[in-house]
Order: sequence, then structure tokens, then C-alpha cells
Amino acid sequence: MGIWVSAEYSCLQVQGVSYRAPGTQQNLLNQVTFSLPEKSLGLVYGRSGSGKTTLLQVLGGLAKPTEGSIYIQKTGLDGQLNQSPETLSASKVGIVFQFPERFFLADTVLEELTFGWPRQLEDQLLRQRLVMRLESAIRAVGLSGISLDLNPRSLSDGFKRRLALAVQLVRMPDILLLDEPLAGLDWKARTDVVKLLETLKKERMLIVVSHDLKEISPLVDKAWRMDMGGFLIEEPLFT
Ligand SMILES: Nc1ncnc2c1ncn2[C@@H]1O[C@H](COP(=O)(O)OP(=O)(O)OP(=O)(O)O)[C@@H](O)[C@H]1O
Repeated sequence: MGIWVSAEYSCLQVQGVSYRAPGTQQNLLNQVTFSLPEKSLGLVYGRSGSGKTTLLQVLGGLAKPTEGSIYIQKTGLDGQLNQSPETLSASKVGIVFQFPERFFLADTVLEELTFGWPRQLEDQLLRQRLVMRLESAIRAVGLSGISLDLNPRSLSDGFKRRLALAVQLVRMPDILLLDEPLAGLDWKARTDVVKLLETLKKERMLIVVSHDLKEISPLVDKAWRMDMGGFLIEEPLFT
């Protein structure tokens, strides 16, 4: 087994992004600018109604910025910009909404994870690749021990949350956006999810909207406060 050293690293760059919902007069996001390197966790916190969820929707491609740009910049280890910036594609982003388990659609864990996949997969290679992605997502969230035939609604709250995360991981996103990932969980499940976020961060970028600053702070690489009106302000890390 060799050691593979990446010759470059990626950074998410959000530049002057504003968003106004169609038919409205007021910006919900105002000149939002920030960057986040790969394998790091960015925390967004702020008052209810300030625009945190709107930011996730814009980053995830569910709403188109009225102004500004969102891109990935690759940089060599020497600090040189390697290529021109790539516009962030929605297919590279997974969003886990608040209480994602409320939106489970299928009757088994397997169907929930493979929802939308073609029923008959003739192409063996594609089939193998999808199975590998499935196994890797299940492993990543620590669901390997459970039967894939279980009804998702029969799982404990913590396991439901893990499954919701796995549903996004199957898509192999480079960036995972999580809206209040600890909401509604008991202390044990919260501890498990925090551990899980720590593991997930080793492979990808995470942007987490949360009020639970104390529990998440050990994982945070960058923190921003969203002020009312959609103004994002970088804050020092909590210690
Ligand atoms: N489609 C829309 N059209 C008009 N206003 C909207 C739309 N979507 C959200 N808003 C408003 O935008 C503001 C920001 O909402 P958002 O849900 O992003 O806030 P939030 O910070 O995530 O709040 P919370 O912490 O309660 O989830 C709110 O005032 C909300 O009412």
C-alpha cells in the first residue's frame, strides 16, 4: 500500500453573493463572502430568520444567487492557483435539512438509500460502482450492523439521522451542508452525530448551521455569524 499525497487542495470561494426571492424587494442574503478549505468544518450561527437556511439553499443550488459567484479554487501545495476556478455544481453538494428523517420516502433502509436508482442495472460496472458507494456510505455513518430490510421509521432517532446522512453520502458530495444536525436528538445520539461529523470532515467539506455551539465547537475550523438581513460576518473560533 502506497501513501498518496494530493498535489493540490480545493477551497470553496463564495464571493459577494446576494439573494432575493423572486417577486420580493428585500435581499435575504447580502454580499456574502467567505472561503472554506477542503476537509474542514465551517459553522454558521445566528438568530432565527437571519438567512442561514437560505444560504444553504443557495450553496446547494436550490436557489440561484441574484448576484455574486460560488466556485471551487484548486491550489497547488506551493500555493500557486492551479486552474481557473470551477463553478460549484449542485451535483457536488449534499444538503441534509432539519429533521431529514421526516421526509423518508421508502419502506426499507435499502430502498431509502437507493431511491431514484434504475430498477434494472444492465451495466455491471456501473452496478458495482453503485454498490461500492452504497457500502461506503453505510460504513461512513456507522450503520453497517443493521439490516437493510428494516423500515427506516422503526430506527432510533439517532440511527434515523445517520441514515439521512448516508442518503446524501451515497451521492458522494464534495461538500455536505447540514441544517441543525443535532436538533431533536437525545444526548447519546447527539454525541454520536458529533463524532460522525468529525469522521466525515476527514474526507470532505462540511458547512453546518447550528445553535449547538458548545458541542460542535471542537470541530469548527471557521465560524460565521449571520446577522438579520443576510449579512455574514466571520467570527474568531470559540475556545
Ligand atoms: N421564498 C421566500 N420568500 C420570501 N421570504 C423568504 C423566503 N424564504 C425565506 N424567507 C425569509 O427569509 C428570512 C431568512 O429565512 P431563513 O429560513 O433562511 O432563516 P434562518 O436563519 O435559517 O432561520 P431559522 O434559524 O429559524 O431556521 C426569513 O425572514 C424568512 O421569512
